[in-house]
This record gives sequence, C-alpha cells and structure tokens, in this order.
Amino acid sequence: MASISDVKRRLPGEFIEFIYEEFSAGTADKMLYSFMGDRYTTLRVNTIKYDINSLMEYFKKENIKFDRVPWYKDALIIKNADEKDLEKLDVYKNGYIYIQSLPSMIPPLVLDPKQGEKILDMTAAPGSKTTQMAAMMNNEGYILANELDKIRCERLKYNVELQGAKIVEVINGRGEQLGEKYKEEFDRVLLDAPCSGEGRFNINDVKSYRFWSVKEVNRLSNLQKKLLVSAFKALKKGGILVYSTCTLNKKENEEVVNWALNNLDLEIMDIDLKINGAIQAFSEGFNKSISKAIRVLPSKELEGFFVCKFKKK
Ligand SMILES: C[S@@+](CC[C@H](N)C(=O)[O-])C[C@H]1O[C@@H](n2cnc3c(N)ncnc32)[C@H](O)[C@@H]1O
Repeated sequence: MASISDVKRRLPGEFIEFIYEEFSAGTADKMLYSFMGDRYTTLRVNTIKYDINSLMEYFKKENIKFDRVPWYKDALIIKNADEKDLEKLDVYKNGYIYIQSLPSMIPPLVLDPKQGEKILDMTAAPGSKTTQMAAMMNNEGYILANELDKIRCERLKYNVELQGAKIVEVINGRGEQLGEKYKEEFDRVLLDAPCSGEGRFNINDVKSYRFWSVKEVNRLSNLQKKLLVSAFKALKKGGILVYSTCTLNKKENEEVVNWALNNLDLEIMDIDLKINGAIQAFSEGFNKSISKAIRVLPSKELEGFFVCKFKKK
C-alpha cells in the first residue's frame, strides 16, 4: 500500500512545494492522497442511441455492478469492471455508452446547451463533452468542435461519428483564432482548456505527471488567457461561457478567471449543481465573485476539476 511519502518521492518536487505553498496543509495533504491509486471507471449513457433504464437492465444481465450518481441520472459508477472490460461490450462498440470521468461531465451540465442553439467547443478532443452536449441538445442545433492536435482531431471525429452526434462539425485549428473568425456568433461557448492535468495525477502512471514543470504551468496559464479572449469574442452578448480545467493550481484556475474579470466584460454566475466533493473556488486575494466557481477535490471517485460559469455583459 502506497503512502503519502511515496507520493512526495515520486511526483516532481517543485509540484509538491507549489501545492503546499498555494493551499493549507490539510487541503494539500488531501490532494496528495488522491494521487495514490486508480479510480472507479465511470460512464455516461448516450441518450442519442440508448437510455439509462435499458443500460441498467443490460448491466444486470452481464453481472456488472454499478452505483448511480445523485447529480446526473445518465451517469454510472462501475464497481467490478474496468475500461478494458467495458470496451469488449456491444454497448461500447455501438456507441451506446461513453466512458468519461464524473467531473468531466460537469462543464456541459453547467453550460446547459439547449436544443436548437449554436455552441462552440473550443478545445474539444477526444470529444467527451462535445458528444455529451449533442445528447443534451437531443441532436438538434449546431456544435462547432475545434481541436488543434491533428491526431486528437481524428479521434474526435471518430467519437462524434460513433456516438451519432449529427449536429457536430469538427474543425482543426488554433482556438485563439476563432474569436475573430466567428465574432459574437455563439449562444454558448465551452472552453475546457488545455491544462497541466494535476487533478489526474496518479503515481502508478508516469505519463500523468511526466510533463509537469513550473514553466509549463506558466505557459499554459498564458495560453488559457488567450483562449478566453477568443471565447469571449465568439460569444453573443448575454451568452454563457464555461471555463474548466482538470488541474489544481491557482495559476491556471482562479488567477486566469480573475484576469478575465479585470480585462473582459464578463460576470461570474452561480452554479446550481449539488455535487458531493465540490467546494467553492478560492477567492482570497482575488475578485470575491470567484467563490461562485467550483473546485472538485480529487478523491477515490472524482478527479480534480475547476469549473467557472460566466455571462457576457
Ligand atoms: C482538456 S483537453 C479537452 C478535452 C475535451 N474537451 C473532452 O472533454 O474530451 C484540451 C484539448 O485542447 C487541445 N489544445 C491545446 N492547445 C490548443 C489550442 N491552442 N487550440 C485548440 N485546442 C488546443 C489539446 O490538444 C487537447 O485536446
């Protein structure tokens, strides 16, 4: 059984220092505990093709044990099978389900895209949230899903196709350029930003933390601000923008959001979801309204996440 000293030994020393500098010792300890092991596999039923009751019946027949998620009727926590087991099932191969972490399902729920609306998903691959939004919209309306990385863009196209998300158009380019190209065209914009991924660190998976450095966090924080400017420009007046990351440091979360409040005509809105394990974002030293944003602290069920909902004034 790993211990907190194993975590401290294996993860980059500067990351550990950074976390203890930015957070209270109690919060930092909790975060480190979450990096010790694997989480349960979780998924969402694809309501374009299937429904939750049929899926639960199917799993019972297959002897797959699950728990429901209080804040999302279409999601399940799988107790006795992992991703590889699920990938062998017909429901997976036919695109009836989408394997997705629970916190990753929060930003689309907060954005709340409506049937018939025009949505921009600025950094979209592999398409968890794009396909979730298409399902939430009953496959009616329009989603422009952009991704910079060519290979990840192919994966995005594959997932969109498999899930039957017909309202999605996939494009390959820099999110920073979309604001000028599509000025005030979208009802809602999702910026699920490229980030340092600290909320998904796992000491058994070197890939999860190999690229972390202070320099990289600073680079990402600058990129996130540029992407936010672009997202703001692409949004109609009165439109909704959701900014999310799966990282823990303030530089890529509260600091970026604080910068946006100081430089763009945006206000932060309340998030109405009641999620166990979610806390208010940290507002000390920042604009007080940042406490309306949420942080999901990493745990056995949940990876770390940050979600902020804005309205364009
Ligand atoms: C957090 S991931 C998105 C996950 C996706 N929203 C989902 O739920 O499946 C961020 C994505 O942004 C892409 N990316 C990085 N820089 C970008 C840029 N400048 N413009 C557009 N996409 C970018 C990355 O390749 C990565 O696929």
